[in-house]
Amino acid sequence: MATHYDLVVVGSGPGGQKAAIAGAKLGKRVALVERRRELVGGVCLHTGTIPSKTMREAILHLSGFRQREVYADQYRSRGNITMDDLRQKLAHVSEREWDVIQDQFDRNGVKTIVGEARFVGPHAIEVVGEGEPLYLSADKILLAPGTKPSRPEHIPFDGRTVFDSDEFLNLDHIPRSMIVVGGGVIGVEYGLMFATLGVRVTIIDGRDRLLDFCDREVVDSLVYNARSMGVTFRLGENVADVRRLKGGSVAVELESGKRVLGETVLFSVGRQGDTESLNLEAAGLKPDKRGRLYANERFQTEVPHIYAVGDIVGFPALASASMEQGRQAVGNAFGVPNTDMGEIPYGLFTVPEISLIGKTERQLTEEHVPYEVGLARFSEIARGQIVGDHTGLMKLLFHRETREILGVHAIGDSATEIIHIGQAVMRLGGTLNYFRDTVFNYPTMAECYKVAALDGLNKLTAYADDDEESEKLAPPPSQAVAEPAGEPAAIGAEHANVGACNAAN
Ligand SMILES: Cc1cc2nc3c(=O)[nH]c(=O)nc-3n(C[C@H](O)[C@H](O)[C@H](O)COP(=O)(O)OP(=O)(O)OC[C@H]3O[C@@H](n4cnc5c(N)ncnc54)[C@H](O)[C@@H]3O)c2cc1C
Ligand SMILES: NC(=O)c1ccc[n+]([C@@H]2O[C@H](COP(=O)([O-])OP(=O)(O)OC[C@H]3O[C@@H](n4cnc5c(N)ncnc54)[C@H](O)[C@@H]3O)[C@@H](O)[C@H]2O)c1
Repeated sequence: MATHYDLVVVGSGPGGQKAAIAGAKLGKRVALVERRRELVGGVCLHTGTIPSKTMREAILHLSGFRQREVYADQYRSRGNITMDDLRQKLAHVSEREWDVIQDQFDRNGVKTIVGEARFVGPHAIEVVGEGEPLYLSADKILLAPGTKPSRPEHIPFDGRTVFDSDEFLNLDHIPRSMIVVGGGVIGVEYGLMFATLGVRVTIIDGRDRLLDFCDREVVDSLVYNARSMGVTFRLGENVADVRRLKGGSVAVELESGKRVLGETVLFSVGRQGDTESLNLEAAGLKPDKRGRLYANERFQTEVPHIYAVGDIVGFPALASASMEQGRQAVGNAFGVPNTDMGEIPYGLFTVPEISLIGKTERQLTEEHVPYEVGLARFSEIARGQIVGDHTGLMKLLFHRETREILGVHAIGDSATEIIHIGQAVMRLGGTLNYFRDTVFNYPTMAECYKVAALDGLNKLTAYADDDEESEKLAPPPSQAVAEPAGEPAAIGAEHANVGACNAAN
C-alpha cells in the first residue's frame, strides 16, 4: 500500500532541499528521498561545492597565500601541509551543514526517507533502502538527482593515482605533480588550489581557450597568475590514453603524440545526469545522451506533474541556481506565482577567484552595443593593499548613452562577494551614476565600483570633449552636410536643404 504525499522530492542536494522546504511552507505534505542518510546535502555538500571551497580556504590559510609577500616566514612551509590538515576543516564544516539541513527538514515537517527512488508509474515511486521497499504516491514529483562525473571507459580510474572529481578528496597525500585533464571550472579550481601548495600542475584541455564564458582579460590575468605559480597549460590538446607506469607515476598520452608525466591525474571532463536508477521509462520520461532531463521555463518535464531542477536540467548547473529553481518549481506546481530570477552570477573559486554577471565584451561587440568600460585595479584600492592583492581587477561594462550597467567582471580577493553589488544595481535598473554618487565604506573592496565608475565616466567625458571639439570644427547646421572637397558653396547650400528636409522627416 503506497503512502500518499502532495509532493515527493528525489534528491537532497540544493535543488531538492529548497523544493521540499518550499512545499512544506505552503502547507503541503512532503516527502524527500535520498539514497543514503550520510548523503543528505547531495553532491554539493559531500563531493562538490562545500568540500572544494572548504579545502581552498584551508589551503589559502595554511599557506599564508594572501599575505605571502609580507609574512611568508611565519607560515607553515608548504611542504609540511598534509591532506589530513586540509580534511580537518572539511569534516567540521560538512558535519555542521548536515545538521543544519536535517534540522530544517525536521522543523518544517519534511519527511525524509532513506533509500533509492525508482518510478513504478507516473505518480508512483518505489524506495529501495535497507529494509523492505516502501511505496509512495504523489500529486506532484520533483526530481533533483544531480550528476556524477563523466568517466571515459578507457581511462584506468583507481581512486589512488587516477581520480575523478568526486574521488579527489580521498587523496592520501599531497602529490609532487598533478595532471588535470579538463580545464573547465572543476579542473581549474582544483589545479590552481594545488599549485598554491607548490604542486607542479599541468592542465590539459581540448579547447584553445580556457573558461570561454568569462571575460578574456580576466582569464588572461588568471593564466598569468597560474603560470607564475608554475602551472603549465596544454590547450587545444585531447587526451588519447592514460597509462600507469611501473615506478608509480602516470603517463597521459595526447592525440598530438605528446606525453605528460605526473604523480596523479585528475579527470574533470564534465558531468552526466544521475538518472540510471530512476527507471524513468515508467514515468514516461527519457533522458538525453548525457543523462539529463528536459524542463521548460516552469521546470516541468515532458510529463507535466513531474518537475526537474538542478544539475539534471543542465545549464547553469550551479548550487546557487539549483536552490532557486527548486523553490520556483514548487511555486509553479502549487500555483504560487514566481518572478524572473534575473541574471545569474558566476563565482569561480580559482586562485585568485573570479566572478561575473551580465554580458562580456565579446557578446556586446557581437551585438553592436555601444558600450564603455570602467576599470579598477586592486593595486590602486587601499583594501587591495591591506589584503595583499596586487593583481586583481574589476571591469564595469556600461551603455555609453544610457549608462545602464551591462556586465561586471572581476578577478581577485572578494570578487565573488562584491559582484552582488553590481548585480543589485543591474536588477534595480540603476546606472553608473549610482556608483558615482554613493559613498561606500572605506577601505573596502566595494570601492572598486566607485573607482571603475569614475574611470568609465572620464572616458565618456573624453568622448563629450571630442564631440564638442567636432562641433566646433563642424560647419553651422545649415551647412552640415558632407560637401565634396572643392565643390562650389552654392552646391553645398542645395545639399543643406536636402539635409534639413530629411531631418524634419
Ligand atoms: C567539485 C565541484 C565544485 C562545485 N563548486 C560549486 C560552487 O562553488 N558554486 C556553485 O554554485 N556550484 C558548484 N558546484 C555545482 C553544485 O555542486 C551543483 O550545481 C549542485 O550540487 C546541484 O544540486 P542538485 O540539487 O542538482 O543535486 P546534487 O547536489 O547533485 O544532489 C543530488 C542528490 O540526489 C541523490 N539521488 C540521485 N538519484 C537518487 C535516487 N534515485 N534516489 C534517491 N536519491 C537520489 C544523490 O544521492 C544526491 O545526494 C560544484 C560542483 C562540483 C562537482
Ligand atoms: N565555482 C563553481 O561555480 C563551480 C565549480 C566547480 C564546478 N561547477 C559546475 O560543475 C560542472 C562540471 O564542471 P567540469 O569542469 O567537470 O565540466 P566542464 O564541462 O565545465 O569542463 C570540462 C572540460 O573538459 C574538457 N575536455 C573534455 N574531454 C576532454 C579530453 N578528452 N581531453 C581534454 N579536455 C577535455 C572540455 O573541453 C571542457 O573544457 C560545471 O558545469 C559547473 O557548473 C561549478
